[in-house]
Amino acid sequence: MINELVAQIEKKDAPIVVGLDPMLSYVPEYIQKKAFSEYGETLKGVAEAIWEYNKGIIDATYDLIPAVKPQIAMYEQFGIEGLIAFHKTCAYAKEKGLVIIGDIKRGDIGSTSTAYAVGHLGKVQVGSKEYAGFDEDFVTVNPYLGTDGVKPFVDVCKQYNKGIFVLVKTSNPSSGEFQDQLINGRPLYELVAEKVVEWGEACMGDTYSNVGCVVGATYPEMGKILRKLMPKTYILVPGYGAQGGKAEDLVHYFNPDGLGAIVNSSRGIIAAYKQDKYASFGETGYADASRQAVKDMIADINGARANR
Ligand SMILES: O=C(O)c1cc(=O)[nH]c(=O)n1[C@@H]1O[C@H](COP(=O)(O)O)[C@@H](O)[C@H]1O
Repeated sequence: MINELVAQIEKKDAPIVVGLDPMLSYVPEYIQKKAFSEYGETLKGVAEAIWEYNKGIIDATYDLIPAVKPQIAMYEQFGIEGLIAFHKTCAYAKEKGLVIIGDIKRGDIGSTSTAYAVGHLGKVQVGSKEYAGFDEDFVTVNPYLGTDGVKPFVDVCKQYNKGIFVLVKTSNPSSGEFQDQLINGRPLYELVAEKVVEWGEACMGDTYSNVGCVVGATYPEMGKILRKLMPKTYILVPGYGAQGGKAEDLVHYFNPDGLGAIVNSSRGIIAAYKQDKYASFGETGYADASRQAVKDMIADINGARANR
């Protein structure tokens, strides 16, 4: 699957991913009204509103971008109806040719990780038939439980040609509390990075591994070191935009081949129409505002990539 992601990034010349992290407060009034008039002010109504909103953003941006990253928590908060919207969003984006990075941040004891991996990346056997649950292309994985919590994901990736992004250094303010702890003089995130390389060797694509990692845009010095420690690992980079990460901070997340990193923006794209810069699009132009924000982000990131 990493080969497909790299091919899409190259074809569209866009090392970016749009995070589909819908909050009801981002959904324009007219979409909410329509959904509520049909389904009432219910969880089903919210899920319908979110789905319509996502569809508008996908329709307006799919030709420019290689991938989307729906964050499952934003859907789970609305219960089963939210999960249906998550599933519909993934299926629709896939129909539009996009790579789906399911941001699920899972990881557990081996048997439970297997169930997560099968449900999100693989297929379940029911009688003589096989069914895909959520059918994403990549998922994010939390490595806190160690190798036996990650290996089931790698096994399912090998079986179904899928991929994962393992958390190495996260973008949030408290990420150093555990991740920066020194063990025999080395920060924990470097030890995790070495494991990511080891797990990835079993699951290589042509140039990069199907086992990628996550390194936040908000820690550029660490990103520079981690890039060198994991030359064949694709880095998913959240934290650009709303969390303060800037394109110039990301220069060293790319390899000399201009590949190796894919930068996420969620709120900065999907709620672009709420920013002063894109306010002229108005509520009804929310999807066009997202399209313009995607174009601006691509130019910004490609500028940094050219400077590496
Ligand atoms: O795995 C992630 O995507 C992730 C890891 C991380 O370290 N930091 C981080 O922000 N994320 C996710 O990336 C997205 C960032 O959203 P924005 O800050 O709105 O662009 C959210 O879906 C987060 O859950």
